[in-house]
Amino acid sequence: MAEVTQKLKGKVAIVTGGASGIGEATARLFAQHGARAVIIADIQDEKGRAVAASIPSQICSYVQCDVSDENQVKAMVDWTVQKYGQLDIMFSNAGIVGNSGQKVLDLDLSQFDRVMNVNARGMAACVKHAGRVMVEKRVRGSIICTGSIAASRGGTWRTDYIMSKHAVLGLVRSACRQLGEYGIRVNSISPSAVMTPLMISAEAEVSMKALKRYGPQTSLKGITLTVKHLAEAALFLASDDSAFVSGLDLGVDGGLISLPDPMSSL
Ligand SMILES: NC(=O)c1ccc[n+]([C@@H]2O[C@H](COP(=O)([O-])OP(=O)(O)OC[C@H]3O[C@@H](n4cnc5c(N)ncnc54)[C@H](O)[C@@H]3O)[C@@H](O)[C@H]2O)c1
Repeated sequence: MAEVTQKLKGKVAIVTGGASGIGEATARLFAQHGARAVIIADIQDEKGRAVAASIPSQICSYVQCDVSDENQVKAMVDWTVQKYGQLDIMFSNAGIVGNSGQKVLDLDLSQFDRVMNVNARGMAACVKHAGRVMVEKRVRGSIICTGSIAASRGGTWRTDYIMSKHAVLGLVRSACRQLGEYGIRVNSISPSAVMTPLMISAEAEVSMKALKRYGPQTSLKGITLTVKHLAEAALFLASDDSAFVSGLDLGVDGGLISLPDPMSSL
């Protein structure tokens, strides 16, 4: 087996939403790249524990944490710092997609609150508490949030999800300016559609339609987006390979964002 370059040697990383999909792939890649500790923070206890157990146990732990509850986020970050002395990387990735309906004229505001609580409020809590301990411990850390191509364009559906992902970009751009003076970098990755439980779950039919529609519409042919591509983008932003990169929304979408909106007729 070819030797893997250890891009995160000695680093301590939190991955929210690490029990599944993009977060799981990223937690595994961070561990392969020499992270001293990877903390999977999620609400799916069984899956989270299983993923942590499948990565060498001295490296990976599972912590139950609902990111929409600020106290739980603070407790999870504090636990990490108590156990490992510092936090170098926060991959704030946990998210939900909500109902596909959610058009402006029929917006169900309790569904709206549910999506915003996880995707926008939860993201803000993770950036806040990661930023605070990095500042306190004088760590020139890296904070990465998961956005979406939905962060950069309007849509004919999922208004709340689209709004929540626009909020992620606002958070990243503001945090980048405010935390830069401490040497902390803040960036996001924005995937197009990738096959994960989030995409397959709630409304499978609509999600499959989106996946089929996105694929051929990318500029880049002969390749399909996988969670590995996203983990590699997160690794780039977490490591010193991106030492002078901050405030970037790194699209991992095969050039889709520069094309006409493929979702407009769904
Ligand atoms: N899959 C896609 O096509 C796609 C496209 C663009 C953006 N994204 C974004 O990628 C991120 C990861 O999604 P995924 O596709 O890997 O889906 P996924 O469902 O496989 O993973 C999401 C994880 O987040 C966890 N989670 C949900 N609510 C939580 C909460 N309140 N607190 C803590 N953890 C919580 C889930 O338990 C799950 O393990 C999300 O932010 C999503 O919006 C996904």
